[in-house]
Amino acid sequence: MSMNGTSLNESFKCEKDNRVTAVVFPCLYSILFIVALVLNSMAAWVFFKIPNNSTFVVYLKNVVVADLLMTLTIPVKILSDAGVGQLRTFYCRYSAVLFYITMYISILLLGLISLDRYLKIVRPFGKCVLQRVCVGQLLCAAVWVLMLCLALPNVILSNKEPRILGNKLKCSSMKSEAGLYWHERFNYFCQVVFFGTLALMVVCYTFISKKVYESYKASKSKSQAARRRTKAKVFVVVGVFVICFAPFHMARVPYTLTQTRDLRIDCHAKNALYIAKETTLWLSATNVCLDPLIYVFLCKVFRKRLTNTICKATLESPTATSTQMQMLPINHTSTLSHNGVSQLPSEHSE
Ligand SMILES: Nc1ncnc2c1ncn2[C@@H]1O[C@H](COP(=O)(O)OP(=O)(O)O)[C@@H](O)[C@H]1O
Repeated sequence: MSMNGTSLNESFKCEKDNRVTAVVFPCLYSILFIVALVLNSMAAWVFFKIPNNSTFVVYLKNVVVADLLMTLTIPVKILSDAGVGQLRTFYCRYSAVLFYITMYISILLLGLISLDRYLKIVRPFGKCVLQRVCVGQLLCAAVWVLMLCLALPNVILSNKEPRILGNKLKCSSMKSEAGLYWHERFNYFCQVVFFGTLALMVVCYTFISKKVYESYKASKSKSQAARRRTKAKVFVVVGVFVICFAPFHMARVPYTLTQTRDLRIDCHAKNALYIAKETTLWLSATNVCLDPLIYVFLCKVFRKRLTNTICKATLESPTATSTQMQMLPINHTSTLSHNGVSQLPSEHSE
């Protein structure tokens, strides 16, 4: 049952418990913001120097852009959670929507990355249409346009006079009946996006790890360490995905129902769901710091560029002593020989 006037009032009597969210989350998000800004600015700087010569690079560049945008929404969340000024209205209407959009764009791109890695192993010479750079760019554009268009009603339909309850505004209180309807349905759609992408990843990485295992058996490699390292790399994407996003998607549906329906549950339970949603949302946001791990672990071009940039910066530094300069080529060679190991198809680096 959707909310009518009486049940809305009943629901609004239950004030949000902000003791945790107003103190703990601004601190947690502040740490996240600083780390994410540093890592993603560095990633963007390195990626700008890499040409779009594969779909993998195109997808990773789009992940960096989505992560940087999400990072920029974090200060608004921090200030809004801490109860600063009128920011809560701006947060509910624009900033939170952008935060969620970029999160689901990252999710879809991580799915496309898995599919791309799978195709790289099945068709190493890029004969499939999905492996063309222009198709990758089109797919990315489609992901951005789809998410932006579908989330637009969340902005437009948050058009009611905001009602402050206790010391915090509930974003759902700004929504009209149609706004609540769209908010709930769009959240179901996002659940499908998440679980669909997870299923795609499990299929792709099961196949990839099978291939990796077979290729090691065929080459009769004795190196247990290399095998373990490769397996670990293969599962970085799935690991990051599940740890960051799964808890939020468990908590989101019950919480959304407390926003849009007149559930007969007590205020204490509603507050518990709110805390669960906020905690797991923070965990999802940590993805902006973990994505750079994917670039370093899986993208050979990125790793090379990063090493070159660091080496160049060290060489150009006025404090670099002649001893350091003599040592650099040796370190650099060792990095390159490490990358040489990455030539194995099993490590599916590009
Ligand atoms: N998956 C989503 N995609 C886009 N916008 C969303 C999504 N989920 C929620 N929103 C929007 O973000 C804003 C904040 O939502 P929510 O986090 O549920 O509110 P609250 O902070 O009061 O718990 C709302 O305008 C809502 O419609």
